[in-house]
Order: sequence, then C-alpha cells, then structure tokens
Amino acid sequence: MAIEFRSVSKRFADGTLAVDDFSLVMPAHKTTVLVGSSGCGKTTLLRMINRLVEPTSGVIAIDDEPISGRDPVKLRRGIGYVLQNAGLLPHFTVIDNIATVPVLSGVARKTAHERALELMDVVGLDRSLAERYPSQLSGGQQQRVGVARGLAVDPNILLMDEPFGAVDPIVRKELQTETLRLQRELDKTIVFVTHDVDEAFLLGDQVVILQEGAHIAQVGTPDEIIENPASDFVASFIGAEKGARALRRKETPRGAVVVDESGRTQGVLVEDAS
Ligand SMILES: Nc1ncnc2c1ncn2[C@@H]1O[C@H](COP(=O)(O)OP(=O)(O)OP(=O)(O)O)[C@@H](O)[C@H]1O
Repeated sequence: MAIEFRSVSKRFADGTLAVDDFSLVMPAHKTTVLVGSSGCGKTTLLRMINRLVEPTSGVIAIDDEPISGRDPVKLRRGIGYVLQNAGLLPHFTVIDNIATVPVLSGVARKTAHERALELMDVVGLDRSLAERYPSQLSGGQQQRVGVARGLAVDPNILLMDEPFGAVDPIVRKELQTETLRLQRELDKTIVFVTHDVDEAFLLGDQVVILQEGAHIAQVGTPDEIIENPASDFVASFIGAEKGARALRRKETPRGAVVVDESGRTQGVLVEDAS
C-alpha cells in the first residue's frame, strides 16, 4: 500500500510548526526511512499516518484514499507500530503482549496465542520465552517482542519509530540484519524513523533526509544520495567525506585495494566485469 503526503503541515497548539508543507510518496512494498536530527518532525510525520496526530492542513492518502475519512481505530488495526523501548505492557507476558491487539479486535484468544507463537519464530525469539514478563528479557529480546506485536495484526503497513535506539551497538546490528530479512520475507510497506544515517542507508529503499520543519533536504536511494548529495548540508549530515564513507584507493603489489579514513583496508578493488 502506497502512502502519500500532499502538502501536509502540522502546527501544535503551542504554535510549534513541526511539519511545514511536506509532500512525498512512500511506495508500496518498499522501506522509506525518515532521517534527521532531533526535533525535525520525524515522529510527527509517522504519527500522522496512523492518526495519532492530525494534520493542520493537507492530505494523507493510503492507496489514494484520504485517511481523514477512515475510522482511526480501524485504521490503526491495519497498521503495525513499533516504538523505541518496545512499548511493552509490563504486567503482560510476552505472548499476551504480542496477542493484545488481535484479541481486542475480536480474534479468539487461543487463535491469537497460536499466531503469537508463530510470530515469535518469525522475529527469532525462542518460544520458551512466551510466558516471561518484559522485565525478564534483554533489551534486544524486548525489541523483537515489539516487532512481533507490530506484525500481529498482519498489517500491510509497518511504522517503526527509532525501534533500535535503546539497544547496544552489537544487538542493534543483529536487529538491523533481522529487519532486512523480514523486509524480504514479509514485503510490507515500511516507514522507519531514525537519526542514524548508517541505519537509514542500510535499511532504506528510499531515504528522506529532513531538516527542521520536516523540510526535505534530499530524497533518493542510498546510492543516489551518497553519490550526489544535493547540498553541503546533506554532504555534511551523511558524513560523505569522513568516517566509513570516505574510502581511498591504495596500490599494493597485487593490485588496488580500498582503505578507510584510518587507513584500514576494507576490500579489494576489482574491475567491473561489464
Ligand atoms: N504535542 C506537542 N506539542 C508541541 N510541540 C510538539 C509536540 N510534539 C512535538 N512537538 C514539537 O514538534 C517538533 C517535531 O517533533 P518530533 O517529535 O516530530 O521530532 P523528531 O524528529 O521525531 O525528534 P526526535 O528525533 O527527538 O524524536 C519539535 O520541535 C517538538 O518539540
């Protein structure tokens, strides 16, 4: 399902203009990553898709149908939502956390539990954890429960708001790899919010770099943005000329290799076969 923003603005009651005239198509079955520094409006954009925040003006449409005409509760049941810190209910077991929304929507408890166990397999959680409480899980396991819960309603659209922001770098890498696998297997329309450029380039089919007021600094594939940053702001934001992305050619007796900023060899430069 494609999501389209047409000239959408959001001004909060205190006068803050969080989103200023934002237009974008988020294509079906692709992952769109919204990336930008704190306060630029990423979460506000995301929460307008499931109507947790209402736009002040403009139209948001899913498959060409404006969502303003949809019942918000029904709309939300077709959209998975995964939050930082997983947003789990502390007094519910893992399986009940995953099954909550289907049960609320009228699915029989037994059916919802069977499905929840399958989803634990999907996100790589051992079924033996089903009866634990969130506090008895590691941060990475909690995030996996959060993802399973987001998938429990079998949504066409999955919204992920900094889902891996609170876990350590190694677990974060694992979860990112899992997300890539899920993208391939489940084929959902995913909107992913992060302030981590590397995460954006790893997961995004379409990456949207935002400035304050959700102004689009650049939108494109990771390749397009890295190869041709639209402005000095984008170049500096993505660190185009430093860190892991600043690669140099180095000649060795056996041919050319590629080295990073600190001079570590990252790979061998091979001639293009074509
Ligand atoms: N309910 C609210 N009332 C007033 N201002 C708000 C409200 N929610 C968000 N804002 C403001 O709107 C702007 C955008 O906030 P938003 O949470 O969308 O940013 P963000 O890019 O997701 O930031 P972060 O990465 O820190 O989560 C900020 O200036 C924020 O303070």
